[in-house]
Amino acid sequence: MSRKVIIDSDTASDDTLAILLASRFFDLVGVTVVAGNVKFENQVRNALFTLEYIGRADIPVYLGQDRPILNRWRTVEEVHGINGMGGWVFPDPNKRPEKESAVDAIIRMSKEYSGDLEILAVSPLTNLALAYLRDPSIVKRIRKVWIMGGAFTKGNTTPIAEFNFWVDPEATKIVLESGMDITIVPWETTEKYGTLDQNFWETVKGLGTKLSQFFVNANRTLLDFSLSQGNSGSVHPDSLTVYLAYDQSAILRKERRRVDIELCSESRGAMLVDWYKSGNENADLVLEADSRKFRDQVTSILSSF
Ligand SMILES: O=c1[nH]cnc2c1ncn2[C@@H]1O[C@H](CO)[C@@H](O)[C@H]1O
Repeated sequence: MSRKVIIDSDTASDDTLAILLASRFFDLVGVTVVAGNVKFENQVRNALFTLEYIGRADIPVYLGQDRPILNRWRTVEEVHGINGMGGWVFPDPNKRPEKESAVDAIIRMSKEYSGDLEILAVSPLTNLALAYLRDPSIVKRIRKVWIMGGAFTKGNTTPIAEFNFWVDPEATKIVLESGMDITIVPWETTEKYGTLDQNFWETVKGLGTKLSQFFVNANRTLLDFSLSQGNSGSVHPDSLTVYLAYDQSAILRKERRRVDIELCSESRGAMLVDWYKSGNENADLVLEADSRKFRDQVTSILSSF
């Protein structure tokens, strides 16, 4: 039986590759959209279009929270392009979002697939935190939560904070303290092991498949942005997280630690890790991953049609 998974996504650029990967690796039972990367209505449009384009219009899209619980945040069109898809002008999707809200869908599916459902949270944690506040018993029904978020020291949004944790620090704290089984793939890990370099881009441009064209169009601004930040290619935190959830043999080093988040002033959104044994560890932190396996898997999927 294949694993039942919901991907919680602020759908822009790398999120679309993450959705494609999740649709291949798992029984993807829903995409829930949450405020983050770009304008909410663009994220919804991107998610609907992606599923249609990859031939999976059967996967439902649920509208989640269109703002963080408390925070005022900013979107990052400079990273993903004006529409979150590298400025790619694509036709309006025919697919429509579901009437049921993301929070309701998460709670309902945690019952339907009790003990099996996994959440791939590659976005701010607002939807998941609110689902938990509404029904704390989801903790015992959700098998596992994979979180892309947090920076050790190299914040990508403030000097110390990573984007997903920074957008909704209160939601992050609620989820970290919920008792869910959590694995975190932090920013630095994704930057080091989830960067797809110029050689990869050349290969993918030469594939000439529908999926390779999709990848190039949706991620071209991400590539430019990542290069401008000194990376050797485009950084794919969400896709790497989905890949590691699927192939855990590609997690080469992880540590179980107490993880918390700073809610105050300049350091708001900073991930706090107790590097010593605390006795109240709440998350596995992924520190090293197999970047070759990741790249090869992405190449193979982009070759498929
Ligand atoms: O500079 C960036 N590079 C890659 N992803 C980014 C960046 N800024 C925001 N995100 C978004 O936030 C998470 C990573 O921090 C990812 O989920 C991505 O969608």
